[in-house]
Amino acid sequence: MRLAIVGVGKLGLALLEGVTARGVMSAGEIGLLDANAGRAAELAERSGARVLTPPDLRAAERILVSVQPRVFPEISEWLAQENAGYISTMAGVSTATLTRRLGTKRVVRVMPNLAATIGLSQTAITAPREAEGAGDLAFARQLFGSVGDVYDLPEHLFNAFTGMSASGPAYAAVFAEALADGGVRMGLPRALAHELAAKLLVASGELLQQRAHPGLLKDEVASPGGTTIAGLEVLEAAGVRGALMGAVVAATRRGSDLGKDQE
Ligand SMILES: NC(=O)C1=CN([C@@H]2O[C@H](COP(=O)(O)OP(=O)(O)OC[C@H]3O[C@@H](n4cnc5c(N)ncnc54)[C@H](O)[C@@H]3O)[C@@H](O)[C@H]2O)C=CC1
Ligand SMILES: O=C(O)[C@@H]1CCC=N1
Repeated sequence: MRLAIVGVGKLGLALLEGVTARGVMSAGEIGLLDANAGRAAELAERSGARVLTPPDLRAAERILVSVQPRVFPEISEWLAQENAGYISTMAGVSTATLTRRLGTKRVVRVMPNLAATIGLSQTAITAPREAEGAGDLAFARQLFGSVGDVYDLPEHLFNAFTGMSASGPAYAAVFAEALADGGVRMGLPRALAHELAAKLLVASGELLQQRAHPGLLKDEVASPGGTTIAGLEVLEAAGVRGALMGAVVAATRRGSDLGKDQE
């Protein structure tokens, strides 16, 4: 078995679908292990992967750990296998903790985001030399390359990346929801307001990628004495920029605390 996925939740499933759709691996080479046995069985049935129990992990060349961080200490005893390489998506959990609990330096730490479900993840990746030498880093790069872009990042920046990019879709969702509420407040139908907000974020993302700095787009939209600058004034007075920066700071710190809890 080339890959065992432990924790086939939102991200585990995205990886299963990504690697099989891209032909990186066939479903027959993948095993699934989840505390929710019904979910594992259903996903195995649908994909052609097989359902695993902890003893089956002995046959796994590599193990993707994608459970919530608090679960990791409970399962690390049976997760630890002598000849496997590990890839962890768990927020905050350091390679030092992974190494200590799993008894190997063949650990790769990654931090994707929910856009992995549509092939547009931004995934940070880091690994010690031992994992690189054993081919685990290249393997993980290929795995996460099947669901989006992969960025090499020093480990000391992982929690910042988590607080900004991995949590980012939730910030964007709050922005979209509030914007739609504004539209509804001024009379737009709810369904239309939601559709406009989502498409606006997609189009604005495209526009931002064509510019060297986000401020350029803002300046192009805001006509002198016009409507947009009146709206922007309210955002500035409400401290929206500071609030977004503060959200990234708080999420980064939470990542660090989560990591300490699982040491
Ligand atoms: N959701 C997100 O946007 C992101 C999540 N992450 C990290 O990835 C990890 C997984 O996240 P999600 O997929 O969102 O979580 P999730 O909650 O959707 O999936 C976790 C899965 O683990 C299973 N599980 C729980 N206890 C288990 C056990 N003892 N043995 C085997 N399986 C067990 C659950 O049944 C569930 O299917 C987390 O550690 C999170 O910090 C990282 C980046 C983004
Ligand atoms: O909120 C969380 O803890 C996870 C990690 C980053 C995104 N979701």
